[in-house]
Amino acid sequence: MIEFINVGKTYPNNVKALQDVNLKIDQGEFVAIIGLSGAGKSTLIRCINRMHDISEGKIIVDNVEVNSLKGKEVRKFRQRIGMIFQSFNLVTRISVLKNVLVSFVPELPYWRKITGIFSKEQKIKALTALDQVGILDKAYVRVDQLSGGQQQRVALARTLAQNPDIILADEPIASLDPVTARQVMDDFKKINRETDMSVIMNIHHVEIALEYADRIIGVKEGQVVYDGKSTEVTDDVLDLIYKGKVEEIQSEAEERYNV
Ligand SMILES: Nc1ncnc2c1ncn2[C@@H]1O[C@H](COP(=O)(O)OP(=O)(O)OP(=O)(O)O)[C@@H](O)[C@H]1O
Repeated sequence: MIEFINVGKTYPNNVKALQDVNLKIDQGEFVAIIGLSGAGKSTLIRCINRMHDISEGKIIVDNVEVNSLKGKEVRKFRQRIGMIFQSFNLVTRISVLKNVLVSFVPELPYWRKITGIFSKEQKIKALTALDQVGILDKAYVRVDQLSGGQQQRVALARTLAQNPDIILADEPIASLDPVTARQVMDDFKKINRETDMSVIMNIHHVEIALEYADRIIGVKEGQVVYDGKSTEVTDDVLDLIYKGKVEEIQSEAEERYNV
C-alpha cells in the first residue's frame, strides 16, 4: 500500500506543488491522476519513488517511510518501483533486448550496463517481458528503428522484467497517436490485471483515463480535489478539476455583474 499523510512539497523557488495530500492506494489498483498543466501531477508521482523529496508529511510504501531511506536503501527501494516516462528513456543505439536487460543491473555504471554479459535466465526473463507486450519479434532490432508506440512497449517490458510491485507512469501516451496510445494503455491494463502490479499514471487524456483506470485522483493547484471511482466521475467533477482560475473569475463576474 502507498500512503500519503499530510504531504506537502515546496520547490526551492517557493512554488507549493503539493499541499496537504492524503491518499491510500492499495496493491493492484489502477489509478489515473488528472488535472491541469502545473497542477502537481508529476510531482505527486515522483515523490513516491523519491525522485523528489517532500517538504512536509510522510509517504509510506509497504510500511517503509520513503523519506527516511538513505543511500543504498533508496536504490534498493527503487527496484520495487518501475518508472515509465513520456520520452521512453531508452538507449536508442542498442537492441531492444539489451535495453530490457539493463533492468537487471540498475546499480552498475552505464558503460557496464551496455557491455554487460547476462545470464541465460536473465535473457529468458527479458524475452518473456517482450512477449508480454507483443514485441518479441523486435528483440534484436535497434531501438531507433522502432515506432514511438513500440519504444514505449520496450520501456514497459524493461519495467516488467524488473518485476516491480508498482509502476509509476508519467504521461506515458502523451507523444503517441490515438491508436497507438490505446494499444499501450491495453498493455498497462493487461499487466495490471495479470500481475497485480499497481499502476499509477499521470495522464492528460481524460476519456482514456476514465476508460482504463479504476480510480481517478483529480489534482488542482497542488491539492487533491477528487478521489473516487472512474465510473462515478461526472461533468461537475471534471469542471471542479479543470476549471481554471480565469474561468472562475469570469463566472464570478458573470454572477455578480450579470455580464
Ligand atoms: N523542479 C522544479 N522547480 C521548481 N518548480 C517546479 C519544479 N517542477 C515543477 N515545478 C512547479 O511545480 C508545479 C507543479 O508542477 P508539476 O510538474 O508537478 O505539474 P503537472 O501537473 O505534472 O504539470 P504538467 O501536466 O504540465 O506536466 C508547477 O507550478 C511547476 O512549475
